[in-house]
Amino acid sequence: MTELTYLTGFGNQHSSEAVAGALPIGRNSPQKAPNGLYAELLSGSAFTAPRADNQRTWMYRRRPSVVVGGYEPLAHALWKSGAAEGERAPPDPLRWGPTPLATEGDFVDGLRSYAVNGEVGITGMGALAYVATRAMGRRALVNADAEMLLVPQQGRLLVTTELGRLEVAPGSIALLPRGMAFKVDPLDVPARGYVCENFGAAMRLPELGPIGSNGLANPRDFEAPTAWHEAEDVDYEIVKRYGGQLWRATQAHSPFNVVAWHGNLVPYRWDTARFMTINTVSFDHPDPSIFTVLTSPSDTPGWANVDFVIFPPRWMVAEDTFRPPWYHRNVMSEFMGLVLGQYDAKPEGFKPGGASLHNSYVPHGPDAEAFDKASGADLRPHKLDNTLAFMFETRWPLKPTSWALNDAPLEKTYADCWRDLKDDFHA
Ligand SMILES: O=C(O)Cc1cc(O)ccc1O
Ligand SMILES: [Fe+2]
Repeated sequence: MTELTYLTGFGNQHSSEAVAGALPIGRNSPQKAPNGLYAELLSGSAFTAPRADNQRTWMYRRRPSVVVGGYEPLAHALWKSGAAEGERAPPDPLRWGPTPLATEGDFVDGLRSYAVNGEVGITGMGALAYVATRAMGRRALVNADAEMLLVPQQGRLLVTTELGRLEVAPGSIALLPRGMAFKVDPLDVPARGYVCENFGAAMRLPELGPIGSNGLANPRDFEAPTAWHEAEDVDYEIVKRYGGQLWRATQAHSPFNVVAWHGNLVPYRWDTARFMTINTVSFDHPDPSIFTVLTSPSDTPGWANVDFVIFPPRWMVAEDTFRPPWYHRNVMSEFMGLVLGQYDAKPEGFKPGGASLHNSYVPHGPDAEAFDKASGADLRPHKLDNTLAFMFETRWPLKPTSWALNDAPLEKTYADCWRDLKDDFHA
């Protein structure tokens, strides 16, 4: 594959053309668009949204996306969206072993929901796993309900979107705007990872407050694709997520037919190694909000619809401090995955490719082994290396799905990891 090129900067007004002159200059909708192309606008926000939140992209394409056959329902057993499609929410901490790689199929076939909340297309999120053993080929997905955040765990992905292509390796993420056609093809098989379906406000970089004007995920490290279009007329199946269910239609041309575009509603890839991590240089374990990469705010300030948080390699230097996370109960719900290595609160039991859910108000914290180790550790500076965990944290309780509770590798004895925390009180 030829080396892909990227445009940098989160939220920028980008422009790109695969054919010189295909992008109209000075107006969006000339009487005749250049090169016989059709102009099409994709709006990700209300027309009148404040400038800072306004997202839209103009595409100049060989055919507009309205040229598509009628949609018919398409069954999908394991992709669930919205609290109503959850099974039940036990008050126990939940943990799953790695999602089995055995299933054959493409990215869409291989999606399965762990836990859901909110209302499809309006608010809340879904946490999913994917396993892909083959390319989507002439099949594209349009999720009109949600923005999608992909966290590859193993296997590089080639993500083709209407605006161009992104190569995304484990350690990096992809952010795909709601309503934009894309396909995900594994470059290594089997590929496995996680997805956050975000029904709320589009993900953005968090405010930095007293951190200042630099740090955490820096805007310039987000990479958008450059215009790319498929050369020929080929049959495509359009798989559409709409109103919480899947639909399919066929068309005699590729949806990846955008020759030029400009705008700020774009897909991104971002490398977690670029995260400028903040941690204490004195004492105490800071709140995990210092590790926020992206946030989808809700209507209540500070209470995210969903935060995407990473636990990257970092130095631990706190003095007179229990360094792993504290024991806690959180009104927010914490869905976690592990891309590689070990997570300090659960060094053995939490496996790469696995997941955990510490739901709203469910007590959790380091397992007994991690507690003993950290309580007696020599507190020299120590590098937590070769590790990448992440969290989708949401203000509403998550409801595990029937797959997660009945068919996924749910650990029946997870809570036993805290059983050996003994009463060591002495007066
Ligand atoms: O529970 C977890 O493992 C996630 C987490 C990490 C941390 O450093 C502080 C709080 C928190 O919920
Ligand atoms: Fe937690």
